[in-house]
Amino acid sequence: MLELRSIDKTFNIGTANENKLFESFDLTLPKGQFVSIIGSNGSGKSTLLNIICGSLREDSGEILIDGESLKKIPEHKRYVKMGRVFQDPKMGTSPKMTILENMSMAENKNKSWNLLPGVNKKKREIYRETLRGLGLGLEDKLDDKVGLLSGGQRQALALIMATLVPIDFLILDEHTAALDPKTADTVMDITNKIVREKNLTALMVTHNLNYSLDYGDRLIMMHKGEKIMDFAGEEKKNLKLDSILDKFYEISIESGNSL
Ligand SMILES: Nc1ncnc2c1ncn2[C@@H]1O[C@H](COP(=O)(O)OP(=O)(O)OP(=O)(O)O)[C@@H](O)[C@H]1O
Repeated sequence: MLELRSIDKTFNIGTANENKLFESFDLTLPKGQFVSIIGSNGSGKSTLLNIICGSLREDSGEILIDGESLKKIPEHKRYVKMGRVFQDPKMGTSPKMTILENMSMAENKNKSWNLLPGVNKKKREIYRETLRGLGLGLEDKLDDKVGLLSGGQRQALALIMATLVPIDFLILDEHTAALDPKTADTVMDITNKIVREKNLTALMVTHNLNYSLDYGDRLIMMHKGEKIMDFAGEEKKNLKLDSILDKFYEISIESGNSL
């Protein structure tokens, strides 16, 4: 279980640009829950993910995993249990290395470089099988440089790489936003399959309202650092686009964005 208790975060404290984003922000994610987060621009979605991963520090409050505080755990150590996929497909993979080398690197992310094992034939077959499951033909490109892949292929590989070691949490930061609609749908299906098969606790920030409805078991809408909608279980299942669209439209206008 992941818990955020009473998180405060203010940017640019003491300046003319002071921006109090989170005040006593609470969030509890039970194990295996797949949560979609939508919201207005600047509502704090990315900041929330950054605080959980440790790339940004909260001013006060506590983050706990299974009751243990992450206060003293730096970002790189949090990634032992967490995988993260970013909006830019280039972020999660290394373009000059082959698919095989990228996967091997991902699988050994918690080991030091001088202890890395070579990729033997058996491992190659395991990687090939894992890639076959994506249905993108990547299993025949193991020795191709990742820089040659399309954005969608690269994002699917980033997902595989983020979940190659046994993690508990998957953090998805608008990971389909840079893809064309058809490829985004494919990557979403792959995401769902991985989250469910591995029983991951997943937090997905998305600007795609349909994805927030079609996938996951909880939907949170954020505005100005607060959860203004939070539906789970049957309530979430029965949600219709119309019932979130009006609210989304209202907060988007309030934040100065058009839809
Ligand atoms: N490192 C930072 N320094 C100063 N202000 C920041 C920083 N990171 C975020 N902010 C501010 O915090 C607020 C929330 O930003 P955040 O990126 O979390 O919003 P978001 O909901 O992810 O927005 P979007 O949908 O546009 O990506 C914004 O006002 C932003 O300017």
